Formats: sequence, structure tokens, C-alpha cells
Amino acid sequence: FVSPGSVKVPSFSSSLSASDGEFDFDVAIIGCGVGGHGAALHSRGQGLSTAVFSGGDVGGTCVNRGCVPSKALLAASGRVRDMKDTAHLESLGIQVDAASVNYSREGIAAHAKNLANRVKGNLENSLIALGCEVVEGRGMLTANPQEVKDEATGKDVILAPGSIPFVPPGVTVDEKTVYTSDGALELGFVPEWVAIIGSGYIGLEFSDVYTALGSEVTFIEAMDTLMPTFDREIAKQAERLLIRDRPIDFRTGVFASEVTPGIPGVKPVTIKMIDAKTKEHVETLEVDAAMIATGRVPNTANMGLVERGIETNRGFVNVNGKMQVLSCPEAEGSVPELIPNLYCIGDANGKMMLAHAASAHGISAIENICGRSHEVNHNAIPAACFTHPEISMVGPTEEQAIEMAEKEGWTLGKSQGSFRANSKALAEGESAGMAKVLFNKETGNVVAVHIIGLHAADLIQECANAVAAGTTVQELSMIVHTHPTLSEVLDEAFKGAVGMSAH
Ligand SMILES: Cc1cc2nc3c(=O)[nH]c(=O)nc-3n(C[C@H](O)[C@H](O)[C@H](O)COP(=O)(O)OP(=O)(O)OC[C@H]3O[C@@H](n4cnc5c(N)ncnc54)[C@H](O)[C@@H]3O)c2cc1C
Ligand SMILES: NC(=O)c1ccc[n+]([C@@H]2O[C@H](COP(=O)([O-])OP(=O)(O)OC[C@H]3O[C@@H](n4cnc5c(N)ncnc54)[C@H](O)[C@@H]3O)[C@@H](O)[C@H]2O)c1
Repeated sequence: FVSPGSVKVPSFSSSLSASDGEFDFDVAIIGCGVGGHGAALHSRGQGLSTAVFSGGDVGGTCVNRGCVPSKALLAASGRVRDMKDTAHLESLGIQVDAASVNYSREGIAAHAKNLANRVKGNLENSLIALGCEVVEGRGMLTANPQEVKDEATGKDVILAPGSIPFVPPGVTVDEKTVYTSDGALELGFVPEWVAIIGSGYIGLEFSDVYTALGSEVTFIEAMDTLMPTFDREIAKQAERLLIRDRPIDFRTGVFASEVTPGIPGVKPVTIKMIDAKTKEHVETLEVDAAMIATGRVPNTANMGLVERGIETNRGFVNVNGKMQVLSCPEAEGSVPELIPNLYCIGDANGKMMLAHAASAHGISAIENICGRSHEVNHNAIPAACFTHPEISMVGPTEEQAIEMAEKEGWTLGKSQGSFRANSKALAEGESAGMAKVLFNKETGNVVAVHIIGLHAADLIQECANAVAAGTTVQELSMIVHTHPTLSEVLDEAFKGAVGMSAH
């Protein structure tokens, strides 16, 4: 194990040098997305000298090309949908002329761009204020264990390079007529007819944006059902609320095997589809635009992993529960070894591709660096899809929970709450949806919660807290919920779990 200590960069302020003087920094972080940023803030909070290599992209995917701009598009397009929904407004006693509701595509796009820039600026300022050294360049590992080429050495090094869109073979992306989320977020145009390939989080959120702005959408999904990774019962409700009630049609069980860009107004985008099982050609669509929302892959190429002797699983870096890098994936015949002083957090380790998970990983890695053993409980990390209405969840799907219960020998309980009789939802005129709580009947512990309905993304937090803290349904059923709020949907489910009825 070589401790280099040789690469000194004179421009770094001496006050930031690692405490033992052997390294330039206590912690060097490669990548400044939400993962790297979270790690950097916590690192400084613990008094560790910290350098973060941003590659000129502070904020990474979430801030510049992900969560932040997509939520801005969803907020603005959601208002357009609301204002055009005259039947809903009339039920509240409001008359509007839907034809006079106007929006500018450029204005909505600018809202997303400006917000991303603002949040990016906030992130940069927070790093500077806390005394982090932000290095503009890309960081790369070298054969020297604690060196980041060519700038600095860190006693501990954290990899946080994130992920990039996955583009399936046969698909040509021009980011104009055939685009990933990177291009879609610029909202260069609002196509009359857009095919969205993949019905995961990104596809679903963009179908919400596009249909609100007047597009027709065709989903192309390789699996046999739409939203294949969601809880089945919730996906069925989502299909009713978010797909069938809107100008959306879909094909399932088919791969988009060849997608060719077009020229707006001149030549359509062509999409060849093959049967997912037989691989036979089934249909060719001609549409105005195609959005490729087929998942994301780790951004770990060209960062020195090979040189450092680390094997990945299709680019994902294998880590243990403490976010420490292991030399190779778990596989027959190979025994992963711990790489000392090297951590990998966020999308690049493939544990959970969510912004708040990345940031939690960063904090956890620093805890371990400080010698306080810590592991992130992924079962307690909530997720949300910000459609209208929203979908949220914590823990496994019901299908997975049934399997877990069988395998581990416990009894699965299930209880539901409905938005239908909830006073707040009724006042808003938005009473579609449900919450279901899955729990262990023997211990009363909450295993999972799935919600579809108004503000589901905010509602899930109390459930995530319950999973994290091991709060039982018995305890939850006795906690008083504010009236009239949407949280009473959960109150109904918690009380139902122990045979009580909500008021
Ligand atoms: C459209 C969209 C919407 C999303 N919405 C949500 C949401 O609502 N909620 C949610 O929780 N998640 C959402 N996500 C997922 C979320 O964006 C990611 O999970 C999160 O950004 C992962 O953070 P990260 O720090 O691991 O990686 P990233 O945010 O990808 O950041 C990694 C950074 O490292 C940089 N980098 C890479 N290699 C190097 C190098 N060698 N040197 C220096 N820098 C390097 C990259 O350029 C990038 O800036 C969304 C994603 C997309 C695409
Ligand atoms: N609100 C959020 O938290 C949020 C929002 C957006 C993205 N994200 C994160 O970003 C990541 C990527 O999202 P995503 O929606 O791209 O991925 P995803 O993995 O959620 O969904 C991709 C879908 O594409 C389908 N698919 C793959 N190849 C195909 C092909 N050739 N033809 C047809 N269908 C195909 C898959 O079956 C799958 O259903 C997710 O892991 C998610 O966690 C989160």
C-alpha cells in the first residue's frame, strides 16, 4: 500500500492541507453532483480538509439535467393542465375560458433553466462558504491509491461520478427529434405526437408534461406491462389516472430496435419495434419526436478504475454497506477485496439511483471515514414520481413483500386508506387515489407503503420515518394526524392495520 504524498499542488491553501501533512487533503471527491456535494458538506462539517473535482458541472445530473429542471417543467405544465380543466374549476365555482389560457414554451423552458442555474449557484456558494476546494477539472484515479490525477492526493478518495442516459443499440440520438432527458429538459419544441420509449420514472413524468402542453403520447415499453418496476396495484391505478384518461396510447412487450431522427416539419422520426420475446418486427411508427427513457448507466468510464485494478459490473462499482469500494463484482470464482481508502457513492454504485440516496451515501461515507461505522438503510429510502397525481413509495412492492414474507417465515399484513373520503382531497376536488401499508403481522413493523394521489411525494415521508425508526402500526395508529389534511389517508391505513376505524 503506497502512500504517495508526493503530488503537491502549491495553489491549494495550506490551511486546507490534511491534518497529518502527508496528503494534500483529508478527503478528495471526484464528481460534484448531489452525492459529491453531500459528501463535501459533511466532510467540512467534520473539520476535514476537502477537495472536490467538479468536471465543471457542479450540481451534476440532479441540478442541471434531472430532478430540478424536470420538477420545474412539471410545475409549469401542471398549472396549464389545471387551468384548462374547466370541468374541475367549475366544480369549485370558477369559470375560465380554456381557449384563452396561454403559455409560452420558451417561458416554461426558461423557468427550468433559470431554476437549475439558481440551485447550481447555491450549491457552489455553499461549498465555497464551507471552505471546500472546488477543482474545475475532471478527477481520475491513478495507480497510486490515494492520488487523484494530476492535482492532489487525498487520505481518502470518494468516487461520485453519477450516471448518464442509456441509449439502446439501434437508437440514434440527435438530441433534437430523438432525445434523452438531457435534450427533453430544454423543451426545444412541443411535438404534436411524441413516442416515449420506456415507462419508468422519466417516461412517466415527461408524459405528464407533454400531455399537459397538448402533445399526444405513445409509450413503447419492452416489458409486458407499463411501469414494470412499480407495485402492480399502484401501477394499475396509475394506468387509469395517468394514461387512460389522457391522450396516451401504448405498446407493451416490444423493443424499440431502430430509431432514426427526423427533420421537424419535413421528415418524421421512424421507430421500428420488435417483439421482446420473438424478436420479430411488429410495427414501424412515424412520429414527430421520440424520447429515449430507457434507464441510466454509470458514468465510470475513463476515470482510472481499470488502471487501479478495479473491475466493475457493467460500469457499476461494487461497494460494501459502508460505501467502500470492492475490487470486483460478486461472482462465482472471484472474491472481492476491499480497496482501502476508496469509496463510491450515488448512481455509480447502482444501489439506488435517487438524488437523496446519493447524498445519504456521501454522508455515510464520511461517517465511516471518521471512524463511526455507518450503513445506509436503503429499505427506508422513499421515492416519488412527480406526476399529477403523484406516486410515492418506500420499501418493496407488494409482490416482493409476499416473497420476502414466505422466504423469511412471517405473515404479511395489508391495510389501505383512500383519498375518496378525505375532506382535504374532496375540498381540492382531487380525491382519486389510495395509500396501502404493508406490515409484518407478528411484529407490527411497517415493511412498505405505496401511495398514489394528491401530494403523495410529501405524504410518504412519515412512512419512511416509520420504517427507519422501526415504528409499529400499533404506535402509528395512536399518533394524532392534523384534520383536515391528506395525512389522514395514512391515519386511516394505520388504524385499519390494527382493526380501528378512522373518524
Ligand atoms: C430527468 C431526471 C429526473 C430525475 N428526477 C429525480 C427526482 O425527482 N428525485 C430523485 O431523487 N432523483 C431524480 N433523478 C435521479 C438523480 O438525478 C440522480 O439519482 C442523482 O443525480 C445522482 O447523483 P450523483 O451525485 O450520484 O450523480 P450525478 O448527479 O450524475 O453527478 C455526478 C457528477 O460527477 C461528474 N463527473 C463524472 N466523472 C467525473 C470525473 N472524472 N471528474 C469530475 N467530475 C466527474 C458528472 O459530470 C456529474 O456532474 C432524476 C434523474 C433524471 C435524469
Ligand atoms: N422522480 C424520481 O425520483 C426520478 C425521476 C426521473 C428519474 N429518476 C431516476 O432515473 C433513473 C432512470 O429513469 P428511467 O425512467 O430512464 O429508467 P427506468 O429504469 O425507471 O425505466 C426504463 C424503462 O425502459 C424500458 N426499456 C428499456 N429498454 C427498452 C427498449 N429498447 N424499448 C422499450 N422499452 C425499453 C424498461 O423496461 C423500463 O421500464 C431511475 O433509476 C430513477 O430512479 C428518478
